[in-house]
Amino acid sequence: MKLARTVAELKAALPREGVGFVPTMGYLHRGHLALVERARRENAFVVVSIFVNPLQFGPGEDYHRYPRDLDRDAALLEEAGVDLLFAPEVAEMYPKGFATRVQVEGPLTALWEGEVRPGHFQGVATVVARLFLLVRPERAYFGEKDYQQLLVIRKMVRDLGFPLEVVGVPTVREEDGLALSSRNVYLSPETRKKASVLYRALMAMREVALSGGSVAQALEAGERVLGEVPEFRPDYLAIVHPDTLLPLSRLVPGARGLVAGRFPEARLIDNLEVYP
Ligand SMILES: Nc1ncnc2c1ncn2[C@@H]1O[C@H](COP(=O)(O)OP(=O)(O)OP(=O)(O)O)[C@@H](O)[C@H]1O
Ligand SMILES: CC(C)(CO)[C@@H](O)C(=O)[O-]
Ligand code: BAL
Repeated sequence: MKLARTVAELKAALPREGVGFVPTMGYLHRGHLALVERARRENAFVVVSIFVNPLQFGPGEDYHRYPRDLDRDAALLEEAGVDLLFAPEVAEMYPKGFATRVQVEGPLTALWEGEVRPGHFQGVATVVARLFLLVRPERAYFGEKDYQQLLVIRKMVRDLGFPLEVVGVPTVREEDGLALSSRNVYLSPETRKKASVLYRALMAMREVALSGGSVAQALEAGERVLGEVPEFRPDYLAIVHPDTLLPLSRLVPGARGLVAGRFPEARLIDNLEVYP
């Protein structure tokens, strides 16, 4: 595996075609590796980026303490058969005077994560657009764990005509259902035991929906589960249309449950198809 720390090194190491790309913020886990495995199956050459993107963090958020371990990540990616790791410094991605932002407008970025983290999706769209132009992949891989992010990227790619396919990869979970996330390392052992509450709330909504219940009944069931863990302060629990993310009043195929909120040590998000 080659390591590129600069745009020039990246350009020198890229093949002309056949690139599959997995953008990440590092501190890798099995969720990231599922994206890498899928990319390896479908592409001749796999590029992974590791870049903790300051543009997508708000003022009070965890940019500075976000977990970082490039040596460990590089070893994992080497073992996973990745061809090229791009790990730039901030000044390389955003040289002095960099002033451009990419903004996907509308409910897709205004709702849910966009409401709790103003500016977040502009930061994500800006860095991903810049990475796409540098790496020029044929396919790019994103986790369904960040379902809203996946839809925002799909929309940006369609609107701007990036010549690539966006591939969504199912969420990898711990045995108790907790979605793998780099931020899980923030959790104390006590909180870790309770953190599956997001998944359990989504599953409760799914059970009600599958047995003929209404959206309101499914939401009640989810809220009841969340209520059992007072340490978890929900930002939102919703059942939404899988393409628009608008709240549903009646279930439609593919309806998606979304949940996010804070434990004392960390903010977690999750989602699940609640009505196939
Ligand atoms: N459990 C998971 N299953 C599948 N994909 C995942 C999972 N966790 C993260 N990903 C995907 O990996 C890519 C990189 O994500 P990122 O580096 O932010 O990791 P993360 O674990 O989501 O970190 P964070 O704690 O910041 O949410 C994204 O496309 C993300 O959706
Ligand atoms: C897509 C991404 C790498 C952009 O910084 C990030 O939002 C992430 O890791 O999900
Ligand atoms: N995985 C999503 C990136 C973020 O929370 O900033």
